[in-house]
Amino acid sequence: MQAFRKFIRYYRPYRGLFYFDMICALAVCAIDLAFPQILNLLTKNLFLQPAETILSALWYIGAGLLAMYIVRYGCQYFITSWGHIMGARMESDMRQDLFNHYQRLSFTYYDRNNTGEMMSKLVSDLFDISELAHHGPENIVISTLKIIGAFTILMFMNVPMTLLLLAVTLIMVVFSLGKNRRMHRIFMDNRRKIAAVNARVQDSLSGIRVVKSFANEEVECEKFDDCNRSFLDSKTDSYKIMGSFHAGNSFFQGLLYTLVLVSGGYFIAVGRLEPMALAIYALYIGIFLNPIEVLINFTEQFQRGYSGFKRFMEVIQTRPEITDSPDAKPLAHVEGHIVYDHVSFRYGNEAEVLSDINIDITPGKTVALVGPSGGGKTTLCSLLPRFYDVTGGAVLIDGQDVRSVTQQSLRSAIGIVQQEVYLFSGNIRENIGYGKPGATDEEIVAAAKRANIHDFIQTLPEGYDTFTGERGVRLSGGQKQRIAIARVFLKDPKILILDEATSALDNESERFIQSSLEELARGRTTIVIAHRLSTIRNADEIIVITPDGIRERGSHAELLKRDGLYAKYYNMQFEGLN
Ligand SMILES: Nc1ncnc2c1ncn2[C@@H]1O[C@H](COP(=O)(O)OP(=O)(O)OP(=O)(O)O)[C@@H](O)[C@H]1O
Repeated sequence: MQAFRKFIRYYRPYRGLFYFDMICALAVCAIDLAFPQILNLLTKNLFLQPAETILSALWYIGAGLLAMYIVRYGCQYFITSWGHIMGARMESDMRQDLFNHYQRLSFTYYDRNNTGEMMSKLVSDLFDISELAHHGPENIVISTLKIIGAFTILMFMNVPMTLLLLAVTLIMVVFSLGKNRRMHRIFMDNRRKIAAVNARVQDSLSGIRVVKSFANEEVECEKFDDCNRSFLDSKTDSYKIMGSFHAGNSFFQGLLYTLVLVSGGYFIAVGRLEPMALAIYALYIGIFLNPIEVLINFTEQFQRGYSGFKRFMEVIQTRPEITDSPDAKPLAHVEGHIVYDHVSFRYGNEAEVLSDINIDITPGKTVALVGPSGGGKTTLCSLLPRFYDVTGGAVLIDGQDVRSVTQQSLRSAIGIVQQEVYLFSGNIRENIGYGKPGATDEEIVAAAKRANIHDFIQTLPEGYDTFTGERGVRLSGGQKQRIAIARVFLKDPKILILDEATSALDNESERFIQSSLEELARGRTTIVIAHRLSTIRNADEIIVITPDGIRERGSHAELLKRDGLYAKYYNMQFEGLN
């Protein structure tokens, strides 16, 4: 019921359109019901008059009917065009709400959900909802009115024949609903199977480099063949059921007309029915049966649209886990003093990843995190911009708990350079400018120069207008890194997180980028996660994190002297280089 109320809310901005659509639908319904009655009246009255009277009246009748059908044309045009436009506008509102909500949801939601599914909610589910929004009220109201109207008229014309008609119609409805339920099941199966085909294509094409490197093209083709065949089987089943549904319905309609003809013939023979009345009766049977068929088909549309809406509501009602507290204040005049105060953290109900971590970084200093894979270095960094909230203790910036300040101001104060750089579809200027909305061209070029990428951009035929992203120019890992660094230069935050920023690069690119990063880190509080220990020798403090917690901490020289885990890692890498 709550979902239904929420659904109705989307009609509100288009109330005018909705009411007018309903009026038009009512007009169409009235005109359709009126025609056989007009015919009835004419045959019973006018057409029995002398030829002259008929001929002089025909002009008026023709003009009246034409006017009626012009009105019907206008109404039908409005229903088909503006009714659909109303549905499309509601769909667009829902899509915008859903997209806005996706933007607000926290990392935990994205950890648990699949991008493909989220996309399908934005596209196919919402299309089903819009179809329901437009056709639903119209189908229910108009079809119900037509059924009641036609049935009443039929009853007035001949009660026993209409009761017989009703009995056969009920059997037909039971038959159709049964088939419809099976069709629904098979359509759901079709959807699952086509989703599997899509997933296979996406998986195989996204991983095409891996497929080719293992020469596994045949294996991929076989896997695709399996799901492609399975989809074909499912479609074959659905067409068989559709065949029996439509053929069955046509048979029942044929049966109805046969019964009406036979019983009508009987009533004519015994003098209880005029031959012309039987013809008009047959016309009303069409008007009576058509909305029944519409309603039966509508059950399928309703199920699809309503389940789509429920899925939509599930997302809309998911509250972001990370929200601003009601009295959150902006983090202003950031100095960059970072404190991890007895911090503990676990993902969901899993085992604790971090426990009782204490770190104090004075403004402008650099702390390096090192340690084995899975030790929790990335997790520790994610707690600073509140990608996740601590489960124990607190993270403080300039003495303020990060949970007590607005996320917008908090994240504006922090710049992150990650190993995996994501470039949006757009040109290089826009990708660097992402760091500071509204940045001037001069600022963008200055940032690119400081990130050592300006000269390279100048060598591209289209310079800063070169398109990047999936269908754009292919940039090397190092070039992408430098664009990411330029973004952060432009953002100019007081705090910096460098997450394994140079570990995927060769020595030459690394040295090049290292100098940009050192320049970037100047005057900013910096946390670096590094696998190449040579790059963090100058860090003010090096912290060795293992799954058991902080094992060692101190300067490079102190840790080497201690001859513990850090010294072991360092010597291993040093030997590796020689
Ligand atoms: N989103 C997540 N949901 C659940 N568990 C996670 C998630 N991210 C990381 N983990 C787990 O938390 C632990 C710490 O991971 P984290 O990525 O912080 O380690 P790391 O030291 O940065 O590792 P690496 O050096 O390999 O990047 C690991 O056991 C990992 O499996």
